[in-house]
Amino acid sequence: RYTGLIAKYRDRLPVSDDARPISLGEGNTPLIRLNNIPKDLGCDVDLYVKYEGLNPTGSFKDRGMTMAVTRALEEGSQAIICASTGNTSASAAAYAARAGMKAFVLIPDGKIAMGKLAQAIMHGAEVLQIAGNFDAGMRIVKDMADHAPVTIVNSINPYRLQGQKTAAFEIVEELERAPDYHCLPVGNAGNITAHWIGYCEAAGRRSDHLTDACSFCHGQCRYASAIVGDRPTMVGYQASGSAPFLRGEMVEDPDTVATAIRIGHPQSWDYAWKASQESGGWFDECSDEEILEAQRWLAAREGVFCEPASAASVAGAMRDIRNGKIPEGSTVVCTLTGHGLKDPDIAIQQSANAISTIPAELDAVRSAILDR
Ligand SMILES: Cc1ncc(COP(=O)(O)O)c(/C=C/C(=O)C(=O)O)c1O
Repeated sequence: RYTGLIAKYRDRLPVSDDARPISLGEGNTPLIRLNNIPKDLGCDVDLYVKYEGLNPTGSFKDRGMTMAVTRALEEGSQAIICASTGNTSASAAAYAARAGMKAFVLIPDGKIAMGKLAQAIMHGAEVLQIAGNFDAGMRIVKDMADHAPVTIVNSINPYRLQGQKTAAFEIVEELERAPDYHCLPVGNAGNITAHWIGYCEAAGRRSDHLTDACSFCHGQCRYASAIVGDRPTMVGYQASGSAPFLRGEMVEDPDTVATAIRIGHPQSWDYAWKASQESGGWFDECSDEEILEAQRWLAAREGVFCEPASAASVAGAMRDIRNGKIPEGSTVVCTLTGHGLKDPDIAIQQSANAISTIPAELDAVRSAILDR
């Protein structure tokens, strides 16, 4: 029986043998091979999506939260805190509830998807809506740690990265090789960093520059004997209105419909650049329109519903496959970081004309169907 990531990868995670894992059965998410979109593109690529929306709270954050909360509990912490664009707060609230701990979450006023807010509220977190954006919240949270007995569970907490690296383990186990390209949406840049750490470990190699990421765990990271010898090219996509990696500097007023990645001051800036450089990768940007089009396409052509930020990975990959930057014959994995149900408002706004209001009569339905 699958009982979560710490149980499965205990020997490859910095967690003590007697730690009681706080788990909701996170991880072990589907790696879905796309059939129709490559045909629509007219390109011969093996294109997969890692559907992280099927984690317990509907995003990849659960991978990191099981580690961060398990460690916080083990260290005697009674409360956790995070700034969040939504998914971190949802996950922190759930895992804190599971652990019997308090969760304080700082969210940007008016810029959080309803599903995520519902989760934080229902799991009993103290929801602090700040008159500012994620970056403002992040600054406050980093100061708070010196003024209150709370553990920060944002991805500056290295145990978050250690938990999130397991997605790379699952991918190489399933493909029996590393993909040629791994594409992700990038906000705070913890996830692209974590994937690179995971791929390095799966290849039996310590990342040349990322060792300090692991030294956070006092070098306790266990390096697996090489499962695969290769590592992917890491490609990060940002929303154009919130793309510090493309601007080469922090962005003061990030804005995008993909509110999950509406982040102008990525906390893992240095690590993400190292992962990109070490892997021979790149960053690129996608417009909100490209992001929403990819979100619709994934749902309508492949049956996979992800939230807007997640679709940036496929929007960017499709463009780079079309323009040949990702060559024919490549094996490509795109991480879909969150479930589409997180942000129902944007989904419904997109497809207002998909709804016909008709009389509750057989004839009306029959003609509606025959008209199609
Ligand atoms: C759906 C979704 N897709 C991509 C990202 C970007 O990952 P990182 O580059 O590791 O930050 C996030 C991040 C969200 C938060 O940072 C938060 O919840 O506070 C996300 O929720």
